[in-house]
Amino acid sequence: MAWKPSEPLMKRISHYASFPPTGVSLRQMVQFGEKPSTGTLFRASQFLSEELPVRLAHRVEELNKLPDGLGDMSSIQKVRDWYAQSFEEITEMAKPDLDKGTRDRLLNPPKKSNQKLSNNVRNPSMNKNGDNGGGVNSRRYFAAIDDDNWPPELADHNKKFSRMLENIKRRHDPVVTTVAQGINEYKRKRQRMQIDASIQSFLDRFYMSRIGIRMLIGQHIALTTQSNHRHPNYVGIICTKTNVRELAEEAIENARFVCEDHYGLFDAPKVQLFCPKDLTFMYVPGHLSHMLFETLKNSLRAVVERHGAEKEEFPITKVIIAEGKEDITIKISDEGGGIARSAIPLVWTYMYTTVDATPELDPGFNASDFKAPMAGFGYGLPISRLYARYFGGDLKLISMEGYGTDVYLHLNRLSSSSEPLQ
Ligand SMILES: Nc1ncnc2c1ncn2[C@@H]1O[C@H](COP(=O)(O)OP(=O)(O)OP(=O)(O)O)[C@@H](O)[C@H]1O
Repeated sequence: MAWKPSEPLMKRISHYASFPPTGVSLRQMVQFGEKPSTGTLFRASQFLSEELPVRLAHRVEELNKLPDGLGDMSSIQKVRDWYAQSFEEITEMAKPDLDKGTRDRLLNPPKKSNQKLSNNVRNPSMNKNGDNGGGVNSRRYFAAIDDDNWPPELADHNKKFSRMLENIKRRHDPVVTTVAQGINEYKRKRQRMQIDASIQSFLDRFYMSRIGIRMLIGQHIALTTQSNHRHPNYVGIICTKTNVRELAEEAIENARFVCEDHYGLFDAPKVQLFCPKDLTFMYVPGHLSHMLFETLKNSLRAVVERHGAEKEEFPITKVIIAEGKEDITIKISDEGGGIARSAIPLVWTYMYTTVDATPELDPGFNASDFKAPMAGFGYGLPISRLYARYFGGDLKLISMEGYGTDVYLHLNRLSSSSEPLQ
């Protein structure tokens, strides 16, 4: 029998959903995790044991109030139950029994080791009225406590907490695919070709929130497991010296490989990379790889389909990377024939694709994410744009129908903007 939330649990969820989430910036995550002592990790777990339930509760509430019967789809209910179950696990985890001295040290760490975190700025992707959660609230996200010699209960609790988060993260792996199934189910039942604006904005909010939740969870697990053997340039999953050229080269290679495989080509269309030497900045390499791979795959597909798979030579796609004070911008220019102006708004909608046969998502489909071979779900662009916006960047697309497309990936290098939360 699948797990179902009880009445009292749903009441508790409603209560938590009345609190706003707290946005954290990339910079703060790095300051927090620079020297994760047992005390620091414990305080991080205290922060997360409040913050994650708040974020999960908002999603449960929203999944319960979806328009036009979307919430009745069985896949959507399944996802809602995962969120509620994870909420329950975190809020019901037993707290360690600590002596007064330890409690005092955790509450009032010595001044020198309890540095204040830098302030957040509003994330540019938030609308004017949106609460970016970066104000007074963010003080709850404390800085590190350097000193050591903590009682063993603390380290034990940290391990248990991190293991619980690993379980939760695994439970939520299939969320994107399962929600996509729910949308498919809905489109079939309601005989809709496209989703309307309210569902589109729900999906944007929902997936953006998922990126944030997974960022906090992934960061905490990595900090806990890395505390003994830390890679010099890494704080959790954040790389303080993300090498843009290396990631771009890797993404080009992967996209070309997938393209050769898909179209049975001996040699995929070439990609030329222009990137300043030794360009590094603070970012999550996994996010950047994802965005680069998705956009490059789109360009290669467009080039092959425009010029024909039987061609021996294709026009070269250019990747140009520029370093500004505020942004690092990556432009991907292809000669794949572009997109009609009327179709531009559609490329940002979920489930829009010009692939004829969208790969079937059968009910047992359990992949952790869309590791789509070439294309077909219509999630590549909208999800990549959320990743870009999550840390204050953006993804834009300008096309010349009949010639090609330029995709601009702006990455904010100031790293002080708060997560865009709603
Ligand atoms: N560089 C491009 N040139 C021409 N058309 C493009 C380009 N990039 C995207 N498109 C169009 O936008 C559509 C949506 O792209 P998107 O990346 O969101 O989904 P997809 O590639 O179809 O599927 P997937 O979810 O596997 O990425 C594509 O199907 C294609 O028609």
